[in-house]
Amino acid sequence: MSSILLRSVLKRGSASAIRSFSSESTPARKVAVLGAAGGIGQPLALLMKLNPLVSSLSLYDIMGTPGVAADVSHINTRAVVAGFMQEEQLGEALKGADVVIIPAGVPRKPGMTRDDLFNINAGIVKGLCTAIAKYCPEAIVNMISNPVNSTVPIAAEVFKKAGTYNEKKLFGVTTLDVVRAKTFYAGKAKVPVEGVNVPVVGGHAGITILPLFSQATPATNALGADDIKALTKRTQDGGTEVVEAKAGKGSATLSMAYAGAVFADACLKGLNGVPDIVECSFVQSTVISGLPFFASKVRLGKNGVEEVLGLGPLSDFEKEGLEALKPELKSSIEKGIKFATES
Ligand SMILES: NC(=O)C1=CN([C@@H]2O[C@H](COP(=O)(O)OP(=O)(O)OC[C@H]3O[C@@H](n4cnc5c(N)ncnc54)[C@H](O)[C@@H]3O)[C@@H](O)[C@H]2O)C=CC1
Ligand SMILES: O=C([O-])CC(=O)C(=O)O
Repeated sequence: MSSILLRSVLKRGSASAIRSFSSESTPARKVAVLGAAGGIGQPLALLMKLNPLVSSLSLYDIMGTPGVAADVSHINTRAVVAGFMQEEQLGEALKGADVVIIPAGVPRKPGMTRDDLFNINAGIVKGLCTAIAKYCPEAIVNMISNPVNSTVPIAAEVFKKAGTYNEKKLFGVTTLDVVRAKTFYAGKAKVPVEGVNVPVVGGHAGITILPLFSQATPATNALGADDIKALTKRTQDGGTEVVEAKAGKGSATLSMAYAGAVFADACLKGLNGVPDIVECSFVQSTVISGLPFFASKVRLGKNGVEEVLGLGPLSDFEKEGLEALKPELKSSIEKGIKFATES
């Protein structure tokens, strides 16, 4: 609050003026995390508790949430924390949520693809989205559960069936791909990582992850075609790199919690009317014909998606990558839609 404004509020001496000012500057926002006791859920709960934009933090899981909620609730930050466990408490966990983050579901083990998680996670996501449609149909949904290329279309179909679908409010979280692309680019180009930006488009599995290093900033001419090829492959295989290093103990959790917190923060800022909030995300899209969902840069605002941005100029290598990803992404999207409409 500027000192002039503060003085004028105090001069009016009105408690309601002070209340209305503070509620305008940091509105009350409820964030719910579904799968909050898991490998991603726990550090994500911690990071959301540290976010001053959150006033109420609702932690839901089928098991283990009381302990996580009690633990996180002792941190002396704004958000009031509540833990919910088992399906009968899901409605209470969701009621009034502005943003729902979903990292519920099984992670990969070495040798598996994200699509191998479909059989278990599709049903989990369907159940949770059915509850979202019932208890907080207006909420922004951040889908982390894999395979994102299919779970986002599943969520869309569930919401359509319930009559609550708003394409501006459904996001597949692909921020970890951007986080990785930035880190790997900064390392190779030997530039400070804090200032690096790299858009990542397409989807969130293997070759459907398409980093656009030709648009990376700061630009560099230190990297040749082979470097770009290697950076692209490392970004596409980033998840597998972690799965293999964890050797059977799951997939990325800490970097994912960071990425999930970055994306949720962007959604909250958008809701609060902060201008020029742009992140890559897997959303309903018309950017590529034949692909009803696609990750690209998205401008976030008070209603969720304000604008899905185009791809910008691509290098020949990126154009090839874009052509190569289309069949896999199309079939993953269709698989999700088929599951949700037929089950
Ligand atoms: N979008 C992305 O970039 C990334 C996505 N993931 C995905 O996130 C998901 C979670 O991964 P982790 O946290 O490592 O797994 P985890 O197994 O450690 O945690 C999952 C949590 O979900 C809970 N859960 C299961 N069914 C549930 C239900 N019906 N309702 C509420 N909670 C339920 C479990 O009890 C568990 O606590 C996986 O599908 C993984 O593939 C992981 C990393 C990156
Ligand atoms: O690779 C996985 O299974 C988890 C994930 O989506 C990632 O780390 O990008």
